Amino acid sequence: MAIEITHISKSFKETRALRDVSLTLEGNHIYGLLGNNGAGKSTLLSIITDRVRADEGTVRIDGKENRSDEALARVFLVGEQNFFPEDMRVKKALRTAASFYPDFDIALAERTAEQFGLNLKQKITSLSTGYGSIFRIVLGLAVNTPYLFFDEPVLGLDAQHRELFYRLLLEKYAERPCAVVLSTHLIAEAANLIDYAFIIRSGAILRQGPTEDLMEGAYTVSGPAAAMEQYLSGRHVLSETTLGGLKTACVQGQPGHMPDGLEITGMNLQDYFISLMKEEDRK
Ligand SMILES: Nc1ncnc2c1ncn2[C@@H]1O[C@H](COP(=O)(O)OP(=O)(O)OP(=O)(O)O)[C@@H](O)[C@H]1O
Repeated sequence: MAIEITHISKSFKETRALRDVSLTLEGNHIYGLLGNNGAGKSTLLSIITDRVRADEGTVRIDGKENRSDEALARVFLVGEQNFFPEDMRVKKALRTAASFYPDFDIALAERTAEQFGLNLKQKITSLSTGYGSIFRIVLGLAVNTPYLFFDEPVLGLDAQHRELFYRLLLEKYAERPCAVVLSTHLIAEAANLIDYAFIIRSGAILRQGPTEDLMEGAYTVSGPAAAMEQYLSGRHVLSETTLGGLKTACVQGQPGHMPDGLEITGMNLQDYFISLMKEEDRK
């Protein structure tokens, strides 16, 4: 059971949004799809869920081409678009979704709506930007498809609602594990949830792997600038900053012998991502 994405390319006129992307989503993970603005995240998710057609390549969902109804019933994308008639009320929309997705949990959806303070009687058109996002999140958390995609789900949500979303997603995942793909800019916030990351840049997958493995090969080191210069010579430096006389660098590889006065600190997913992007910018 897997989604197999093979040699997907997509251009919009002159813009090459995706270049020969191949990847597999297999087993229950919370995947992170991480990339800067315009990297191709939304296009990739839209192609997987057949909202946008690729120029080249194939997507197979549990062995079936992603254009079949059977395959599409196994995926759900929480994106910016709303597919319900605009004058429909939230409660009716939840019931409509339940009629399309056999495992949709109406009771959970209503409970989640209440936790977010989403009024079930309100018309979808009259929801604020934030509550529009919350409405789509409520659908996503209750739909129970084997593959669940969130495209920048917390856009427009305040800090409290973002935290609630992350908690509810983890609870949902613990109760009914599935393959979740979380596309986000807010890497620091989502880092604790993500166990496998795809890093996408300019339409191509730059790195992928279990987040622990990605981070294992990199570390942050800081210390007096002169000692750092010496230590870093010949090492694979991803990024460095100097503040006053103190230099901090993200380094790929093994730390080796650490001279006196230099200190290793842990690498986190956001630092790793930013370092990689800086390294690519320099190329
Ligand atoms: N419908 C479209 N028409 C023209 N260009 C498009 C269209 N959709 C996407 N693009 C372009 O394709 C590239 C990839 O866009 P995409 O929205 O997939 O990136 P993204 O990683 O989701 O970005 P962001 O994080 O800013 O939402 C961008 O250069 C974008 O301008």
